[in-house]
Amino acid sequence: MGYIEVKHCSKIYGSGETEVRANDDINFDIKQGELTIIVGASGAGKSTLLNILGGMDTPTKGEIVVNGKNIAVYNNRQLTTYRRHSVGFVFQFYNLVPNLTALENVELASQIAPTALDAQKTLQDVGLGSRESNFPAQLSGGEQQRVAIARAVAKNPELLLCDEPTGALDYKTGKSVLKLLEDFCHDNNKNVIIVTHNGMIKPMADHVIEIGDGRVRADYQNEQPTPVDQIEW
Ligand SMILES: Nc1ncnc2c1ncn2[C@@H]1O[C@H](COP(=O)(O)OP(=O)(O)OP(=O)(O)O)[C@@H](O)[C@H]1O
Repeated sequence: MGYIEVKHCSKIYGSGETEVRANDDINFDIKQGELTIIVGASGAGKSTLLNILGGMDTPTKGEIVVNGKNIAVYNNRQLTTYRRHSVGFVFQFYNLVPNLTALENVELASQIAPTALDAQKTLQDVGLGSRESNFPAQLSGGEQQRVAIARAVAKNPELLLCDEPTGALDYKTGKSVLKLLEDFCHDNNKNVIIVTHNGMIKPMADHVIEIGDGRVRADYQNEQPTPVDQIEW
């Protein structure tokens, strides 16, 4: 049994002539502890799928079984609890609270999760211990993304969902951010899902799911993933 089992997941927007099948009968399983990369072109349906996995949206049809529970039938209150306790999010544009310091941003997340890690220590682990009193505007893009990762990781979630986490970063900074995500996954046996249009990073994944036009086009394991610091693109 997978940690995540997506069964016949469809998300349909609109109806009749304006109908858009953002996800169209998607099926896959993800095992505990996998670093999964979901890759596809713009408009393929990646963000829709990630939002459904994170309990921020619900599918029109299908089952989303996470750790044995079908979150597709959850009501709003159950989805809120699921998001708070089980999921960490990392977005392309960091989404930090601008008038809170780096440490306060991390504490914000750790305060709502029952098994949270120490916020200060988590910030140190992403290399930003000395910047805890800085506000987001005083940090570079890469540093802000590190704070966002610390914020997500400090919740100690079972599932870390990352939507184009390096989309706004330069090559070198993006690579170091991917290294943090890789380490979080493999050092803690956690589930990390990275959504990206950058197919060049597929070798770092344990599991690759390629999406096109709302459907799964390929689904395979890398028997020997390449550490991201050894990949050039
Ligand atoms: N709220 C919505 N209403 C109508 N159509 C939507 C809505 N959200 C997404 N779509 C459509 O669903 C399809 C998939 O969108 P989605 O954002 O999931 O793709 P994506 O692969 O994440 O793309 P990108 O890489 O550009 O973010 C697109 O055609 C999009 O226009």
